[in-house]
Amino acid sequence: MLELTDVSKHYGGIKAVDKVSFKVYPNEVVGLIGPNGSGKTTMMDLISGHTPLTSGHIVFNGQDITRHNATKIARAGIRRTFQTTSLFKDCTVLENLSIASHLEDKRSLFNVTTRKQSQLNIEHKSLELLEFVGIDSAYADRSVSELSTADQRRLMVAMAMVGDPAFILLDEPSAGMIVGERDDFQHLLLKIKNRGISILIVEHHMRLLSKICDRMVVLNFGKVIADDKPEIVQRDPVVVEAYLGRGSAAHAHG
Ligand SMILES: Nc1ncnc2c1ncn2[C@@H]1O[C@H](COP(=O)(O)OP(=O)(O)OP(=O)(O)O)[C@@H](O)[C@H]1O
Repeated sequence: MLELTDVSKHYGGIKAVDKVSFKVYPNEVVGLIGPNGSGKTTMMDLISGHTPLTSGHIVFNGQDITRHNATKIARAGIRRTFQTTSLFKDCTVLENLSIASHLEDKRSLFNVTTRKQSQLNIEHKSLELLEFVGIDSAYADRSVSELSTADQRRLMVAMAMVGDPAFILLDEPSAGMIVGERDDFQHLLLKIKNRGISILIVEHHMRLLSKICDRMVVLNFGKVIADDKPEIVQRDPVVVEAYLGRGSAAHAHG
């Protein structure tokens, strides 16, 4: 489904991502892990088209998307979450979803005859999405700033799901959640997988990852040092050494 071949990103002399190759198969959940500064965020930016590659190739569903910009990649069916700071905090929950929907379907913004119908459809779909991600519909017309951190994270996921993507990239989606919230969130991620959506997730919480991932790809200094099932990766001496060597154990955030 997604195939990366020798993908590199250099910033001057820094090889943030260095000849990375891996695949994500349909309906797979893959964790992208590694110590701080190992290239995870850069990798997400490259796949989603927010940063151009220095070299290499990315193919999605048979289509070469290497030189596509972020909008074109989103249209091809790859969406991502950002940090919660990218939410419009003074707007309502529904308004945030509506903005994401209008960006998805620009015709609904500019074509007056379809705008009204589109708005109704968007509202209907947005309410469905809210229910799917587990945000109480009572919050639909409340300001985003009234949501808990966990619900803001769920809203980010809902926004990434607008337009029924085939693939979503999640960047530290459980950051700021407490243990019980993280367990509930884990169920949401499995529900997304059960919808047939593939997921590439950057996340520090190993316990969450090992419960939801089919596979983990480990980066260190921009290179892939392991690509295997979670239970194998977590016992891999090269992986353990990479984390310990940078002073943050792989199990530190369990
Ligand atoms: N815009 C940039 N300009 C210069 N160097 C950059 C830039 N973006 C990232 N880097 C460097 O590339 C390397 C990889 O950074 P990146 O943020 O992708 O790592 P990460 O694994 O996501 O780290 P963290 O876990 O701390 O978020 C780091 O050495 C970083 O300093």
